[in-house]
Amino acid sequence: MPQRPPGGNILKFDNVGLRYGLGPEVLRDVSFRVATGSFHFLTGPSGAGKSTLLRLMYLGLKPTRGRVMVFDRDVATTARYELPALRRRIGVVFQDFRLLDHLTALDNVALPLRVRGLREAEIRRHVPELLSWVGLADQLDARPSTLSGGQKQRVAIARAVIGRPDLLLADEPTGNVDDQIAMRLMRLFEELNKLGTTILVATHNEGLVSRFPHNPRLHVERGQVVRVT
Ligand SMILES: Nc1ncnc2c1ncn2[C@@H]1O[C@H](COP(=O)(O)OP(=O)(O)OP(=O)(O)O)[C@@H](O)[C@H]1O
Repeated sequence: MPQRPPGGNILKFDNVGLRYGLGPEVLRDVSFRVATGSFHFLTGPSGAGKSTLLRLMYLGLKPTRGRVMVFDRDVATTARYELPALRRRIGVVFQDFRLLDHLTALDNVALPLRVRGLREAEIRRHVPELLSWVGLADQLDARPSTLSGGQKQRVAIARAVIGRPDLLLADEPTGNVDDQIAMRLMRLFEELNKLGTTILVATHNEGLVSRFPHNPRLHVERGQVVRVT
């Protein structure tokens, strides 16, 4: 999978505003850059606008005003038919997991690789290895409805990282797991980051953030973003 050359900015927000329907602006005058290859935390109180920001980043929303650039593409002028190819370069861990209930854990995680046409033998090698790493070796054939919240979260994370995306966006990825598993998941993100993936982890967990003091932080407060480094 081609990686972006280092040195550029994988995300650029310029004076971005966002309102849902006719509601108030939930993001206002948001401007920042995320360097390709970096590992950022996205912090801020509940309702501040973190998930909305992530939605803009994974091309799930277009800004009401201002400009959002993802992979040097202006989100507002990117044609609808071009979106799937761009989205395939982004791994997303949703707060509500969004697993497919009729598929096993293994088949959920295999999905991005199957979409990409990887050989089944490769899939059978990589997917169980990753699921073991996140502590789910004995749940390969389990359906999501039989898994706990923390187990579902780990399946969702495995699905987001399996294809080594250029950009990983994780919304509260350690919200349902204990401290030990949270650190293991952070190590997984760090490994992925070393391989070239740019990472953004949205979290309320200040304890977790303080354990990684070198990672820059984007802090959202009442719809505005301040950079804390
Ligand atoms: N689909 C939507 N329609 C209308 N308003 C929305 C929608 N999604 C979010 N909002 C509003 O936008 C604001 C920001 O919400 P958002 O979910 O981005 O916050 P957050 O920082 O991610 O919160 P949390 O940490 O609780 O997940 C809130 O006032 C919320 O009510």
